[in-house]
Amino acid sequence: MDNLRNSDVQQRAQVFSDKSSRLQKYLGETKNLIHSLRLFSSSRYPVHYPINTFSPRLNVSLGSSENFYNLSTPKGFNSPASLSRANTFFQDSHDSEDNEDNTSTISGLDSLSVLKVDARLFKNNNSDLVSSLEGTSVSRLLEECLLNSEAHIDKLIYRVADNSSKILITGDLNAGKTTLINSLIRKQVLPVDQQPCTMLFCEVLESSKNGDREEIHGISDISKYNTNDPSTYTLVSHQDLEDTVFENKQMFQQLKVYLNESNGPYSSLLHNGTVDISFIDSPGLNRDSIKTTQLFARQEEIDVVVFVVNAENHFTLSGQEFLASAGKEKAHIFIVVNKFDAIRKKDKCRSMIMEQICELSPETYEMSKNLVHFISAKNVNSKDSVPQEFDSMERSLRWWTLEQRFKSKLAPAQRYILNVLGDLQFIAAENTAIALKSIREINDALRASTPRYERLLDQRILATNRSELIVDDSSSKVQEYSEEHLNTIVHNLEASAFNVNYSGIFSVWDYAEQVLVTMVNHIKHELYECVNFSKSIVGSSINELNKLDLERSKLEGGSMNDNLSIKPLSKITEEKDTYSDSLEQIEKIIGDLSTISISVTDFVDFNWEKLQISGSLFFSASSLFFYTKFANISNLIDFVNFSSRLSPRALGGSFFLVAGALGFGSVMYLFNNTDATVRGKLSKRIKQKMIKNKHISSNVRVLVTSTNRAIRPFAWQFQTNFQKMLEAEERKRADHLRSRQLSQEAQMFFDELRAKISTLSRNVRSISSDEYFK
Ligand SMILES: Nc1nc2c(ncn2[C@@H]2O[C@H](COP(=O)(O)OP(=O)(O)OP(=O)(O)O)[C@@H](O)[C@H]2O)c(=O)[nH]1
Repeated sequence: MDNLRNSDVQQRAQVFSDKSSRLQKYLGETKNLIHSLRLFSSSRYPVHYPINTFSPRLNVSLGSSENFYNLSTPKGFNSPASLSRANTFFQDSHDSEDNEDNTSTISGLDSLSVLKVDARLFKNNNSDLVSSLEGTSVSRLLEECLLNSEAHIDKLIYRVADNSSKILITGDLNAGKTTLINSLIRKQVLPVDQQPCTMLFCEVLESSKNGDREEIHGISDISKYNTNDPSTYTLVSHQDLEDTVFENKQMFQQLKVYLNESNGPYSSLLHNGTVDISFIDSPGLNRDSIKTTQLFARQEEIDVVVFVVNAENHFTLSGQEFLASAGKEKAHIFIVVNKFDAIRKKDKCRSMIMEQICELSPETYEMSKNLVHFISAKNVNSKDSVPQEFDSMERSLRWWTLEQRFKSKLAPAQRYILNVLGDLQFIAAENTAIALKSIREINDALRASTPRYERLLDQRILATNRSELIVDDSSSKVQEYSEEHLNTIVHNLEASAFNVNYSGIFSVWDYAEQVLVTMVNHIKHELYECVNFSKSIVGSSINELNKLDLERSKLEGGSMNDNLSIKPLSKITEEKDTYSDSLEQIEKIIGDLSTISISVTDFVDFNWEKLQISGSLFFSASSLFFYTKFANISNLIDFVNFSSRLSPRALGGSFFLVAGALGFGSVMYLFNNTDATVRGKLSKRIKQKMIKNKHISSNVRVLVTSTNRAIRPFAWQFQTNFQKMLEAEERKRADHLRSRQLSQEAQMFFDELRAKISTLSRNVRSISSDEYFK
C-alpha cells in the first residue's frame, strides 16, 4: 500500500462509483419489493406478521430445499432462518447459502432484524394485549414498518448517491492543522499563526456547492443553513476571515469557505473528479474544545478523521483522550505527525509516537503504513515539487477516504438491504406456509361439505315439489268437493223445501215465498259449507307443510344462524281476510238469487200431459155448456134419448151440472199439487239462474283461489326456508372459494417475492465479494 499510485486510486474510485450505482439500483429494487408487499397487504391480503403467538408452528428446518410445510422452494432460495442471519453478510457468502445441515428453531419476532413492530407489544407473547390484537391490526403495524423502511431506503439512496465526503482535521493546539489543509489545497486560504488561533470549525469546500460563488459564510445555526437562503448565514469578507477565525466575535457555529479551484494548476483532493471532498478545520484540542470536537467527529457525514500530532510535543492528554474515544467510534484514525522537519532524532521520535499509537488505537497501528504519516505540512505548494512524504500521505488520504466512503455510505446501505431482504424472506416464507395451510384446510372443508350440499340440492327439489303438491292437492280437493256438492244441492234443491208447511191453494203465495227463502238459504248454507270444507283442507295442508318444515329444520345442522331469517311455519299467522272474496261471492250469489220474484206461473204446472187432460176436461165442459145453451137441443135430446129416458128439462139441468163439474175438474186438475209445482218451479228457476249466471263455477273458482291464498304463504315460507338454508351453505362454500382464491393468490405472490428476494440478495451480496473491498 506504500506504493499507492494515482492510477490505483483512480481505478478504485471507478470501482467505488460502479458499486455505488449498483447499490442504488438494488436499493430501488428493494424499495419496490417492500412497496409491493405493503400494497398487497393493505389491498388484498393482510400479511401475517410472524409472532409466536400467531404462528406457534414456526419451527423451520433450515437449509434443506423443503421445509416442514413441504413447500417447494425455488432454486437458490434461502430458508428463512438462514436469511435471518443476513446481518452477518460480511461472512463468507457460502456460509448462508450452502449450509445444508444447519438446523435451528426460529422464534418469530427475534428472527427479524429490521422489520420489527414495536417489540414492547410482543415482549410477553401471552399478554392480553397481543391476544387482543386482530391479525389485521398486526398487519397494519407491519405495513407501517414497511412504510418506514421505504422512507429509510430513500434516505440511503440519497446518501449513497451523495458524492461528497467530509474530512475532519483535528489535533492538538498549534499542531499545524490549518497549515495541513492549506497545503492539501495548495492555497493559503485559512489563516495560520504561531499562537493557537482557530476558534471555530471552518469547512473548506468547492464553490460548485455554492453556485460556483467563492464566498465565506458565517453560520449561526447549522441546522437551518441553506446556501440558497442568505438569511441563514452571514457573508464574511476575505479581509475579515482572519479576525473571524481568530476571535469569532459573532459567535458563529461554523464557517464555510467556498473555493473555486477548477481553474488552478493543481487538482487537489477538493476537486478530484470522483469524490467531492471537503476539509473541516477544527479548534485545537483542549479541555474546552474536546467535547465539541468529539461530538463533531461522531457525525454521520464525517467519513474520515485526520488527527494531527505535533512531532515536537507528541500526544497531549487531550489528544490522547480524543484518540481513545474516536477510536471507539471509527476504529481507524488517519494520523499525521506534523512538523517532522523540526525533529532531529527522527527515528527515536517515530518509534516513540508509534508506541503511543499502538496503545491508543491498535487498529490504526496495525494499518500504520497507510494511516500514520510523518510529514512537514509547511511550505507545500503547487509550484515546487511536493515532498515525497507529503505526496505519499496525500495519496493514502485519498485512498482512505474512498475506503471510508464505502464503509460509511455503501456498507450500511448494503447491510440494511440484506437485513430487510432477510426479514422479507422470512415473512414471505411464513406467509407462503400459512397460505398453503389455508388452501389445504379449505379444500378439506369443501370436500367434507360437498355431499351435504349435493344432498340439500336434491332435497330442495323434492321438498319444493312436495309442498307444491300439497297446495295443488288442496285446491283440487276443494274444487272437486265444491263443484260436486253445489251441483248436487242445486239439482236436489226441491227437497230442501219439503219441510215448508203448505196450507192449501189459498195460501199458496205465502208458501211460494217460504219455499223461495228456504231454498236460497239452503244454497247459502251449502256455500258456507264449502268454505268450511276449504278451511279444514287448509288446516290439514298447513299441518303437512309444518311437518315438512320440521324435517327440513333437522337438516340445518350447524350452518344456521339468526341472520338467515328462517321462520318456522308455526310462527306464520293466517291472513284474516283470506276468505273475504269467497264471502263476498256468496253474498253476491245470494243477492242475485234474492232477485227471483214469485209469479202466477209458479203455481201452475204447464206440462203438456196435464194441459191435455185439463184442456179436454175444460173443452168437454165448455162444449156441453155451449150445446146446452145455444145449439139445437132436440138433436142432442134425440141423441140422449136414444140412450136415456130422462125428461129434457132434467136432462138440461144435468148437462149443466156435468159441464160445471167438468170445468171445475179441469181447473182443479190444473192447480192440483201446487206445492210440488211451486217447489219444482222455484227450484228450477233458481237452478236456471245459478247456471245462467255461472254461480257455481265462479264460486268454486273464488273458493279455490282463497284456499290457495290461505296455504300459499306457508308453502312459500317453507320453500324460502329451504332456499335460505341452501344459500347459507352456498355462502359458506363461496366464502371458502373466495378465501382459497385469495390464499392461492397470496401463495403465488409470496413465491414470486421469495424468488425475487433470493436473486436480489445474491446481487447485493456480490457487491462486497469483490477483491477490492475484502
Ligand atoms: N516547522 C514547521 N512549522 C509548522 C509546520 N506546520 C505548521 N507550522 C507552524 O505551526 C504554527 C501553527 O500552525 P497552524 O497551522 O496555525 O496550527 P493549528 O493547529 O492550525 O493551530 P490552532 O488551530 O490554533 O490550534 C504556524 O506558525 C505554522 O507555520 C511544519 O510542518 N513545520
